[in-house]
Amino acid sequence: MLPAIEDDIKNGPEAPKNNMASLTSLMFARFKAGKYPMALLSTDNFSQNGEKLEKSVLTIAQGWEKNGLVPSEFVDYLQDDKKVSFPLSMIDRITPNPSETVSDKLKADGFENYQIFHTPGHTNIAAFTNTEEVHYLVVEDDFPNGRPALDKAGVILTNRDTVNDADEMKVTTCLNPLHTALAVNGSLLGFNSIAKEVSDPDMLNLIKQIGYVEGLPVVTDPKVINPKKFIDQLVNKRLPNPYSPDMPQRIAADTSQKLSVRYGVTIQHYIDDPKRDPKDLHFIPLVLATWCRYLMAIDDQGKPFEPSRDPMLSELQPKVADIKLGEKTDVHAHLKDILSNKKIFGHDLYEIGLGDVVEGYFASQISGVGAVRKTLEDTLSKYAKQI
Ligand SMILES: NC(=O)c1ccc[n+]([C@@H]2O[C@H](COP(=O)([O-])OP(=O)(O)OC[C@H]3O[C@@H](n4cnc5c(N)ncnc54)[C@H](O)[C@@H]3O)[C@@H](O)[C@H]2O)c1
Ligand SMILES: O=P(O)(O)OC[C@@H](O)[C@@H](O)[C@H](O)[C@H](O)CO
Repeated sequence: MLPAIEDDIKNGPEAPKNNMASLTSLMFARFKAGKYPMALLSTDNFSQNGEKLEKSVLTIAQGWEKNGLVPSEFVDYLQDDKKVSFPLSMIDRITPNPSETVSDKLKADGFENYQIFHTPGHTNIAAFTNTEEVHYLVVEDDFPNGRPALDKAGVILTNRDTVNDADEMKVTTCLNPLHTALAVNGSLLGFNSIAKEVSDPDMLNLIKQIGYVEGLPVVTDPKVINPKKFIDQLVNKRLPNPYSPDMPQRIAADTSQKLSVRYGVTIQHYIDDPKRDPKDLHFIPLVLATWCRYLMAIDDQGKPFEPSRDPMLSELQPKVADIKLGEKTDVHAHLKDILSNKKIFGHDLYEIGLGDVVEGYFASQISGVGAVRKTLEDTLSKYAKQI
């Protein structure tokens, strides 16, 4: 548990400092006012987001109860699904960090409050948001206190399993894996715009292979959104949008925390299906190798770059720090601890026959300047299917 959370649990509902304790404290006020019903709807971008929110709120409340700071009835209230619900949701709208370009345009048009504030935690905050036209919000219809007519505003209200399928479709197959492929490749190949990156035929082909060829055949159709049409719209309209100021560097943040979700679930489907084998995959292992290459923080031209924030950088970067482009290297010795880490990939990649494949791509990518691009071209010409 983070020390900040331990402090919040020790200090009780009167003096919360962090988000989860603040939310739990507000719920305590609602409990004291009359045990009124409430839905706490998470719109975080990860699977089973409602469950994670519920666990977080309960961890704080149970900690307070243990310390004698709230009555046990408060914990009962939070666990009574007729009173308090934590619906699941799938949320989709590419929303880059507030961009200087947009800020400048707003200023030129005479808007006030066009400024962007940069926090010490490297978050950019502004009074405006730059986002895209397309958006999906799929929400579990479980609101103990009723709800506004969200469906009239385009929200898809449905049952828990359907939200889960829609979420898996988007986060583990049809959008976020393509995003991460663009993030690590783009950072190495010198792109700072997603729209420009997908105008590169190799990059576009790579994400199409991951989406249509490797992911789509194993996705569960949530029915409320058609997965193939969803990818069509993403690759033909959303990613190439020249007005979206999205950057590979934004998406590359916390990649170590995302790989097991964005690729591990698809890999698991290849393990579970007797007609498939993880070794049928070529482009997902290539992206995993590219991420290892990214950890070196040397771009494909041999120049250093600053990787995006990631809680595992300080642990992982030393493992590849002494590799020099073009020099003979024992790749297995460098990568074995990373590729066998189930927390990162959801699997020990050696156990499922992908460790050697990733090592092979990585060896090719460190063979010299320009080798990331060359490995991508070679892999596409060897394995890419016509789409
Ligand atoms: N940006 C998008 O395109 C997009 C789309 C759909 C969903 N989402 C989801 O929306 C949420 C916010 O995304 P964003 O793009 O605004 O990210 P961001 O990085 O701009 O903001 C994240 C915020 O969370 C705070 N934070 C991080 N760790 C925290 C912790 N342990 N406790 C409290 N606060 C913490 C950070 O300080 C920051 O203010 C995420 O869950 C993301 O997955 C984003
Ligand atoms: O928000 P993250 O950091 O989990 O992931 C970065 C992007 O892939 C993500 O924000 C997408 O833009 C979003 O999932 C689109 O709906």
